[in-house]
Amino acid sequence: MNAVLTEPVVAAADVALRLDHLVKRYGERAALAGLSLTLPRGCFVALLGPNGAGKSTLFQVLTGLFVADEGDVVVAGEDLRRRAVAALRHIGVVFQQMSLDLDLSVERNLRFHADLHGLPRSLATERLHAGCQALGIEKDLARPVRELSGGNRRKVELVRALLHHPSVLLMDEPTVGLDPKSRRDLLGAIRADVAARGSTVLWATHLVEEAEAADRVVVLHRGKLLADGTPADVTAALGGSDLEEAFIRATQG
Ligand SMILES: Nc1ncnc2c1ncn2[C@@H]1O[C@H](COP(=O)(O)OP(=O)(O)OP(=O)(O)O)[C@@H](O)[C@H]1O
Repeated sequence: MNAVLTEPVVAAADVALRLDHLVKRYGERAALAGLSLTLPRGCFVALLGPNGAGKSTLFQVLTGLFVADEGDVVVAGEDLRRRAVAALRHIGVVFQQMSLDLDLSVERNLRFHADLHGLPRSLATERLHAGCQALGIEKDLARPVRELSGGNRRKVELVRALLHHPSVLLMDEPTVGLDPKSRRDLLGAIRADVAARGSTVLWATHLVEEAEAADRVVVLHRGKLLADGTPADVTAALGGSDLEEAFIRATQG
């Protein structure tokens, strides 16, 4: 089946992320099998895929942890293969596994990241306070991360991912284990960033209800693009009464 819809033409300056025939193999197995995708600026995109579809592998390539075997990635005009440092500056990420230092305070965790990105101290102070305030965790700035709930740790990770104002924000199943209020807070903060800065969010999930809230849904299956469009477009292209049925039919059949 090939339900990929015709992609709209996007002017180069308006492209946040472009993947061109990306291949990543583990031995004989291709976790990414020739993936091409263009995402414009200011877009909330759900990357929907079943277990093993290649979502985490894609994020590992996009964050420079792995180098793709074939193909190209361009982030905000910078080629990841040829200008890795410049390209990675435009990426923010919240990984599936928590990656904060539990023994350091929230503020120290955030400042460490700001220093890595060379943010002036006053600008870092301004952004980390504004970010924590927007997510209701400013009162926790001096506490060790270990004392925070899972939901608040996630919020700290989001503030950290946005500190350097990335063009592309990668979220790898960020709501796993969160209660509905924390999930809503996280989604609200990300939506606000897309609206305020024109960032582009690639939100990996296998929860169809999260994908339904996105501007655009990209369905990944066995390392390939299966469908791409609005939730309604993807449902129609894959065939089914709703997105969940269409997704299950296309990927588990
Ligand atoms: N380090 C590795 N060595 C060998 N195979 C791997 C490795 N990491 C992933 N794979 C394989 O690559 C494919 C894609 O895996 P990946 O973790 O990227 O999928 P995913 O969509 O993130 O899955 P999930 O939703 O379960 O997290 C799977 O077949 C997986 O078994």
